[in-house]
Amino acid sequence: MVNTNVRTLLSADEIAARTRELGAQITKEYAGRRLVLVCVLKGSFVFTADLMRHIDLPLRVEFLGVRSYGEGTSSTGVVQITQDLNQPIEGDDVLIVEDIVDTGLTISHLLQLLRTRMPSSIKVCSLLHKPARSRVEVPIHFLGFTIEDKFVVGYGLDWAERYRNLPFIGVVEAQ
Ligand SMILES: O=P(O)(O)OC[C@H]1O[C@H](OP(=O)(O)OP(=O)(O)O)[C@H](O)[C@@H]1O
Ligand code: HPA
Repeated sequence: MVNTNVRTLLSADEIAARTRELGAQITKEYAGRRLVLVCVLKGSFVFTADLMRHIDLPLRVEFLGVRSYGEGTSSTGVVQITQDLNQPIEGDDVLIVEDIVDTGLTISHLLQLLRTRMPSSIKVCSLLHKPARSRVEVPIHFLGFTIEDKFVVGYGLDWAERYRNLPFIGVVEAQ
């Protein structure tokens, strides 16, 4: 079988249960507001697709492409926008949806960038947080799981563009 060298850290069932809880929390908090989910490509497309189906509110979804890892397992420190939003977010209640906050450099850059566009509010929802690697303090208002200092793959997260299609989150083991 392919991908047998990936040790499971969070199973598909654990992720689904937590995503359902986060959706309920977001539904409560954003009732009556102008919610716009900003899905940070590529990694967050799987999480966003699942999360949005547990948010029982009218909402918009926008996509923002960002890249700072390239082929390796550590941040280059340079956050490159590969695809900008194609709608204004002025006056909207923006929720940035990330798969992982690792060094925090990506989310910190995005918060700075999107604040200049005058949203009514801006918050962060991340499935994973890896505090051991943090280089900048960033607020995470809705968090799925805190994880150990390991490079993880699956459920949208890649290593050199591989493993995004795994239904769980795991750690690649040396063979
Ligand atoms: O907190 P940080 O250290 O900045 O890391 C987090 C970011 O890194 C990953 O994106 P990546 O640059 O790998 O692009 P990808 O989502 O297209 O894989 C991930 O999807 C986050 O956006
Ligand atoms: O642990 C990780 N895995 C995949 N992509 C990432 N981007 C930041 N950290 C990670």
